[in-house]
Amino acid sequence: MSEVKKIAVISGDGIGPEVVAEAEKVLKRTEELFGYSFETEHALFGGIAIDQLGTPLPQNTLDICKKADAVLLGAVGGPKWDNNPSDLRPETGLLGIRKELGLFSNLRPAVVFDCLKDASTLKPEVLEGTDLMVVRELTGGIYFGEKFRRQSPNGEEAVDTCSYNVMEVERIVRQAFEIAQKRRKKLASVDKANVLETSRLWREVVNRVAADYPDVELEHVLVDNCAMQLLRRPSSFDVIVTENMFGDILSDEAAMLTGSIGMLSSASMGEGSYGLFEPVHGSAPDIAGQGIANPIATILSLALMFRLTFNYADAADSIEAAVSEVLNAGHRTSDIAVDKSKAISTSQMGDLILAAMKK
Ligand SMILES: NC(=O)C1=CN([C@@H]2O[C@H](COP(=O)(O)OP(=O)(O)OC[C@H]3O[C@@H](n4cnc5c(N)ncnc54)[C@H](O)[C@@H]3O)[C@@H](O)[C@H]2O)C=CC1
Ligand SMILES: CC(C)CC(=O)C(=O)O
Ligand SMILES: [Mg+2]
Repeated sequence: MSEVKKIAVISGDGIGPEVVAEAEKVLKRTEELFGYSFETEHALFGGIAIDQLGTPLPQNTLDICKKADAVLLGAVGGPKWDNNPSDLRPETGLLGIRKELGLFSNLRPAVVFDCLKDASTLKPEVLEGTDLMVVRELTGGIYFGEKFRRQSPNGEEAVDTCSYNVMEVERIVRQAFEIAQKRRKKLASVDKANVLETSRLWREVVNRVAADYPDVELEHVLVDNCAMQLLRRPSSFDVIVTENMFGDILSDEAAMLTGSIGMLSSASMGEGSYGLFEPVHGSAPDIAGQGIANPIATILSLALMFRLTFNYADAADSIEAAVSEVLNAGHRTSDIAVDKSKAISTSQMGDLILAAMKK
């Protein structure tokens, strides 16, 4: 019997509990198939924690996450809580948990499954071979900068500040170079260095660090151009490294190359193997409670956990192969279905994936 691994499970709000339930079924199947042992502990976070405990990020939740080897998260937020400004302050909510757990690096792979090319609005020949990884800085930049309101001669004024220091840029850029070395050895660093001082510092650091990775081909791309090139030549990208807000936006854009944001997994990492694994999407209040959300992003996030935290490549391979097999067989949740009348439910998709898993 292998060592018991502890996983903190945070279902969250909206479709969070629906998609996490499917990932937990896959976790159980992994134990049966591979003999690995997991101990899960559930914790409250987000809107549900505000309702039950009066705060989005209770200390007990943080303690459970810190005691665990990894965290599996669904999604948090929704219209009921989104106007509560304290939820979006860096010390609370999603930003707070990332900072508290030291997760400065958010890896967001976007892989186009051949059989899903029909679910994208782009032409199949443009999508051909698309397999990219957005490496997004996660605990700095404008989301974490000082924010305030003040009076101006033209009425109330709102201020968000963006700052980055060399250490924050260097650690994420080094990770991105190292990831590129293990992939197709191409790195696109995305910034807005023609305008922003933080981007000028970013570019200086990237150019200096690049000398340590001569085998990686580096290009600098301005973020507005990158948004366009992602749709024009997606397959030419391998690894994209960028700051927090640009990465947030570009990875949602990359989701549409894959057909749906319901397909995009992510890993939030620090220096070691500890990580928080969650789908890129949010709580999708528009479809919550209907049992129609796509659970693949969350299930693939679990596969990322197996690969990056536990080094269980066999289990990760098995999940990824099962997802391919199920999609190749034509099964679709409604977000990726061309014929919506044939779409299957969240739990049917989960059941098909675990049935397709092989040792
Ligand atoms: N990591 C997290 O927990 C995140 C939370 N949020 C929060 O989620 C709430 C909703 O945000 P939105 O801007 O609507 O973004 P969203 O990602 O929740 O939804 C955007 C669109 O994608 C669809 N969608 C998302 N996930 C899907 C899935 N698995 N299957 C099928 N369709 C899916 C939704 O139905 C919606 O039409 C907000 O409160 C926001 O703050 C947003 C992004 C990340
Ligand atoms: C609070 C936001 C930064 C969440 C989000 O959109 C994300 O991390 O993708
Ligand atoms: Mg986002």
